[in-house]
Amino acid sequence: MNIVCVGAGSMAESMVHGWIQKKILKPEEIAVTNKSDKERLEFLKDEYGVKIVQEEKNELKNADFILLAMKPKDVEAALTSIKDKLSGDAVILSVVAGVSIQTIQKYVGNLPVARAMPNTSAKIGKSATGVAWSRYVSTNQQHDLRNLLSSIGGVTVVEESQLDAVTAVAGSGPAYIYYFAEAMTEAAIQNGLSPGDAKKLVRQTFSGAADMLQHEDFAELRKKVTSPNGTTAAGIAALEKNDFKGIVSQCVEQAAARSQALGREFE
Ligand SMILES: NC(=O)C1=CN([C@@H]2O[C@H](COP(=O)(O)OP(=O)(O)OC[C@H]3O[C@@H](n4cnc5c(N)ncnc54)[C@H](O)[C@@H]3O)[C@@H](O)[C@H]2O)C=CC1
Ligand SMILES: O=C(O)[C@@H]1CCC=N1
Repeated sequence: MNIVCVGAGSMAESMVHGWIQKKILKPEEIAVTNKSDKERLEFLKDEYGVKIVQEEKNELKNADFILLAMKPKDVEAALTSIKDKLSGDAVILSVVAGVSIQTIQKYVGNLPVARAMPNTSAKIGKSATGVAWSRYVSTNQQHDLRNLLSSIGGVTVVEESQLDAVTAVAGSGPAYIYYFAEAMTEAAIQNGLSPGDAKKLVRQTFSGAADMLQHEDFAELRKKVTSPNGTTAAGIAALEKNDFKGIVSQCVEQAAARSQALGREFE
């Protein structure tokens, strides 16, 4: 299987790392290209043994999959520059936030297109990835797509219309968790812990809780920590008084709305 990564930033690197580490692809089956940063491509070649797409872009002709991994504003230029080199059998796998299958097909015609929304935990094989595909994607190609994506974490197949919600929850989600960790660390320091101890305790608390979440119901886990009239109840009461769930709901709603707006902006 041959893959060309068009866009060679952090998301493309996370995926390349997963594919090679899990032996889904050999380094020589992967080629990378970007807008103009040659040094970045040389780095990826040295680090992972992947190929660099050459001037004539012949690598595109033999590609089974084309990973699109650039910012939404760059999709039009990127697709316009490669469309004449694509074979009719290649699947375009886009991880670009917001930009629809229909918009991608506007530039490349009726090629099979899949849209995935991974997150940066792909780097350690723990992405939560949502994926949707067009009707031109064959059953075999769907199978290959699941394989490619499961090498970087868990995969959930959704309708394309649900990808804005997937983006708001899973694509952006790690940043909310990091923000919460920052806030807990600052609060720990304000309550008398040293910065080093605060960070160590927060890291381990998040890590342990994330592991526990894999095995039990979320609300049940919370209830087990919360003694009647105890410390956790006092802490949660402060969250409830400040409408924590309402804040999280707004956060996800705004992120999903932004994903939709990006789609409209670049359609
Ligand atoms: N970073 C994240 O957490 C996630 C990002 N995404 C999506 O992945 C996409 C890429 O994000 P990052 O890797 O973080 O961005 P990045 O800024 O690290 O990389 C973007 C890459 O696109 C290349 N590029 C720009 N214009 C190009 C063109 N005309 N032709 C070829 N390559 C071109 C750049 O040279 C660069 O290599 C974005 O659309 C983003 O919405 C999706 C899920 C999570
Ligand atoms: O913030 C963004 O637009 C991208 C999409 C999901 C995560 N990062």
